[in-house]
Amino acid sequence: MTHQFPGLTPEQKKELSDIAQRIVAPGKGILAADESTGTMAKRLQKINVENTEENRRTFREILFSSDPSISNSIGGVIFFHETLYQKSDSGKLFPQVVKEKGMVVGIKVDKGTAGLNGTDGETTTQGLDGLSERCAQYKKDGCDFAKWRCVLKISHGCPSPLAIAENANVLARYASICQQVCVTISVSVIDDHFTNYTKTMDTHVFHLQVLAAVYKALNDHHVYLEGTLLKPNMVTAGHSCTKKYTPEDVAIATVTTLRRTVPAAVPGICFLSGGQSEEEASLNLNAMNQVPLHRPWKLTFSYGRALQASALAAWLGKDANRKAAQDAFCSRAKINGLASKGEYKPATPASQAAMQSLYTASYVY
Ligand SMILES: O=C(COP(=O)(O)O)[C@@H](O)[C@H](O)[C@H](O)COP(=O)(O)O
Repeated sequence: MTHQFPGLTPEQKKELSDIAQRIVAPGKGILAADESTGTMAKRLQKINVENTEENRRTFREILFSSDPSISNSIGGVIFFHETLYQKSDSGKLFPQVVKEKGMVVGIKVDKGTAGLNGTDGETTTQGLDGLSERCAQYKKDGCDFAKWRCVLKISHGCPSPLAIAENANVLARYASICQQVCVTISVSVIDDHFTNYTKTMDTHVFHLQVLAAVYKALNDHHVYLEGTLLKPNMVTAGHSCTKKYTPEDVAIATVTTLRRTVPAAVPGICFLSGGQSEEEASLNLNAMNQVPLHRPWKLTFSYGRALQASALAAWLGKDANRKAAQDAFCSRAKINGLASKGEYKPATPASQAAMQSLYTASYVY
């Protein structure tokens, strides 16, 4: 087929799909370490550590300088702009530290959400202006993949058709621009503020609508799906839902929804943890990789909170706790690596920190 406006060359396509496959190689997922300065303030406040540039650097140093075996379970790391240009204690730029361990470097490229007028607090995501130039620079600075997040709200009348159409289109514009240089990770967070959903499957209709619109838009914009990864949240019950669902329930609801919406050309689906406890996020992922349904893509993790909470709790801002923090991080990474193959068998009860819910009511993205 000849196109008036040619897309990617075969070489570009190969490079993109090779990178995507490396990130989601068997047993691997993503460390989402792209918390913005404001989000880091919330994380550090919990352990009474001041949110300074040096403290943010030190915590990232602890994660990135963990034992090299970390790359058996972490295929890629998402950076925030500031971190990309910070150095390790030994004076190496962080992207180099991560690459030397065999992990792929990624960067958050969106510029946050903005309200959609006339809606009930719904948003779109900004950052398309200058994106092509920023991506080219990030590529020069060592990044091989990029992340962009859209947030859809579940509430009475939400997500609205306008929010669904707008966010699908902006994700597709982002992916089509970014794909000229980097593998793209598209995130559609469905932010569950509505608490009256009493059954897990009640929320899955919204995931279906949003994901169907996202893949229609990605195809309309000629996005090369083999060079993309999807980062959605899992289909879970509303946070105030009193009925408790098992990991198997969550797994069936989520995998069924994804099978109906995400093309087989997409190499991997890397879930965010979205306020689940570390252990819950691991058990749910594990269950997804055990459901008796065909799964044409890898199902793995791109966790922020669910990979870092125990490490933060162990660190407490003290140098003496550095090793304990690294051990906690490596342990969660290993567990999630096993869960991405459906091989996690919890041997001992999880630690207090790992069981603690990481949910924040009305979380602002
Ligand atoms: O999607 C993500 C997963 O987070 P989570 O597992 O839900 O803690 C992360 O990449 C977040 O986007 C990250 O924590 C950045 O947060 P912001 O500062 O942009 O809100």
